[in-house]
Amino acid sequence: MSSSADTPLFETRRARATTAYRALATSMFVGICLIWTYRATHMPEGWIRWAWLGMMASELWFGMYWVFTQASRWSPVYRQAFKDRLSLRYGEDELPPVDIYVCTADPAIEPPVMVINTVLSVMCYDYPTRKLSVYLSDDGGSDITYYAMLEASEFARSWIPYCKKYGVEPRSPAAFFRLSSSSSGAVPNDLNGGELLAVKELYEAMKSRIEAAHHLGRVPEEVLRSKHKEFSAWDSFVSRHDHGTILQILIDNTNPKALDIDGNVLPTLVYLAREKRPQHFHNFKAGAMNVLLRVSSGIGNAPIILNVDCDMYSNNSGTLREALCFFLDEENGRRIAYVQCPQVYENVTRNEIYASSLKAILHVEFPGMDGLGGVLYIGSGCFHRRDVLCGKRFTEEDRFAWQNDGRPTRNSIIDLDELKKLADCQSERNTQWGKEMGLIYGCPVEDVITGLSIKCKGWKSLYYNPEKWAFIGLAPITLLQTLVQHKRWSEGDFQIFLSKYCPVWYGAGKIRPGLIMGYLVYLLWAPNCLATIFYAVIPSLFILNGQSLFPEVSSLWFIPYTYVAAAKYGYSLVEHLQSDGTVLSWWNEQRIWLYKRTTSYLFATIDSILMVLGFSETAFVVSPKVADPNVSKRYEKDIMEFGAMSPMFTILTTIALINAICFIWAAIKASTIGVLSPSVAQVILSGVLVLINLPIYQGIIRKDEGKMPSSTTASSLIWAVTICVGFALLS
Ligand SMILES: O=c1ccn([C@@H]2O[C@H](COP(=O)(O)OP(=O)(O)O[C@H]3O[C@H](CO)[C@@H](O)[C@H](O)[C@H]3O)[C@@H](O)[C@H]2O)c(=O)[nH]1
Ligand SMILES: [Mn+2]
Repeated sequence: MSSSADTPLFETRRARATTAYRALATSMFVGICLIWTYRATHMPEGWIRWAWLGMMASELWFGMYWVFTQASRWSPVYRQAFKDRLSLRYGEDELPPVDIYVCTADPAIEPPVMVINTVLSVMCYDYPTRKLSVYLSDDGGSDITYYAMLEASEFARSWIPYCKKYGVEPRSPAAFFRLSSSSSGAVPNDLNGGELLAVKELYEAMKSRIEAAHHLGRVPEEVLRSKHKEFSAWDSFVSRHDHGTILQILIDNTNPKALDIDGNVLPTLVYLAREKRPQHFHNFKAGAMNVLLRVSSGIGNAPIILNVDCDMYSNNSGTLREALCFFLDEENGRRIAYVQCPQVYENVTRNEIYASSLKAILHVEFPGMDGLGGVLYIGSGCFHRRDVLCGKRFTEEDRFAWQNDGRPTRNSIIDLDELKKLADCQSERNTQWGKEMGLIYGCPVEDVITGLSIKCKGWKSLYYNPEKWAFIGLAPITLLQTLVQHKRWSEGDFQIFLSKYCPVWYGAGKIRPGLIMGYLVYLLWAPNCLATIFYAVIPSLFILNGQSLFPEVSSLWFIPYTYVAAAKYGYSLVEHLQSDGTVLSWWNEQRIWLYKRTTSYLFATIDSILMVLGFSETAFVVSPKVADPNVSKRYEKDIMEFGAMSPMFTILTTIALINAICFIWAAIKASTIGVLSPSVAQVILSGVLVLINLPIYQGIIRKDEGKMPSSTTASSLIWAVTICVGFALLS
């Protein structure tokens, strides 16, 4: 072993050239203060006053919110891991065991073939296989998914040695075969044609067997007969909401017979469907993770845990060793509770019509949060220290010393019946699980709330964004899916703000003020809806009665408005382009922010308040990972998908139509009197809103299945006209 001081296992680079940014931000803040001053000193008399106060409140909100977004732009850090140094310092025998959890919930929208591809990809990590255990938590309790796992455990015997022999990347068979058959040249050629063909045939045959079973909804007869004992676990199965615990060890790597075709040890592979009863609330993914934490403590009991969602396969077999560099670094690793990797998506188009990549967050804000003491825990793609996840507080003496931590290691015989009890509905009765232990319950973003509470116990977390993506998953591919997902996220975040975990009180004195501000950016996503809806509707409506809500172009007060808007959007464009975006994807992102703010966030705010008042319960709508071929085709052409009826679409269309009416009115007036009235800023604002809403107007006149439903158009039109006429008459 070499000395640790001169060869750290990871390095941290602080971003340079922030002075220019700081100057820009300071000047913007001055501009914002001037806007606030203008509103306060130019209060009009009469009826228009309420609108003026609303504008003032909105601008106060936007300004405050902008200030929060500055914390994570102040001093971002970037991390680099040195896995070669790790190998020099730790022999293969000295590396810690690792438990990997894969979560799935519904075979209909999370197809078993996709699930096992993710499972196979993490079984193939470049890591001693006798130290790896992979667990699938199946909240769908599906025998088809179990059957797919059986097939995967057999296929793994050929796939793992093939990957290791030829250095295959990525190690999700589906992703690899897709790349190797495309002409992109992303896959090296020295893969031995014959062997490649053979393993590909094995995969294709397995895939068609699983898909056939999936379509039939039935496990093949011959499998049922030969594996009768295993499938008898489904005998008492009533529905996926009502069944006992099913725990099966498909591969036990302490069993001398668990070998691949070359005679190497295989990683342990476990299937788990926790008990579900209709009368027992199961706490969604948080519940699944906590069951996994308990059950795995009797199997791999590894001190390091990785969790991925069933669609997020490992894209780099080296990531595991890289992540360990952070935990095992003697100098700087001991305070680290978790290492979060970004979530990137395989199915995004170049111009990203739904802006799924959240580029500014992953490339700018998360490195910034890391610099402030800890990135958010955002679920999939996160490595944890088991003891921290189980509730351990940080103490100055803390060391990551897994060899001598005194935990019992497993004797080779697993008592399945004992372990199964840990997955029963009653297993958490009168315990701290979901409160002080494991992932925290009661919040639709179990990850964010848990990560925050971990940091308030003295730990740090770290953001690892390697050049080669660590994990790749699937993003929603319709507008409604996107809006529903963001409703869940923003609702969960806002509930944290309203709960006892609100970082302003709960984090005070425990985490840095900058980190609290960084958190507020996300926790306050939802209430953004109020100011945004006001700004997107009221100034436009005032075009109709000719009253101005902004300073005139000739006034000096016009300058701060122009400056702040230009600097804000100019800078966000630069940030986006630097994060590998295009001008069009930036424009699309602005649109999606508007849509989320006027719909997802509105419903999230309402539901969160109802929840606090005790009128509604936490829900978790799982994002679909499969799509109708026609929907996919439109998605690939960047055509916005409406199709379904939803109150969210009614709101979007109503706002789009109000702005169209007001803008047309302004245009007619301008052509008769020759000036933009009542104020240039107001007409520009509604013009920009019309431009950004183009896909909605197209959706109204399109003819394909993904068009805006006619009934939505009709009701929105009635709303828009009523609001416009009503407003013009009343004022
Ligand atoms: O009752 C449930 C519901 C969901 N899941 C799993 O949780 C994961 C996340 O669900 P998904 O619908 O894909 O949500 P996303 O919004 O895409 O997920 C992001 O946001 C979630 C919090 O809202 C985190 O849990 C995820 O890790 C993070 O990737 C999936 O693997 C599901 O199978 C369960 O295991 N049990
Ligand atoms: Mn997902």
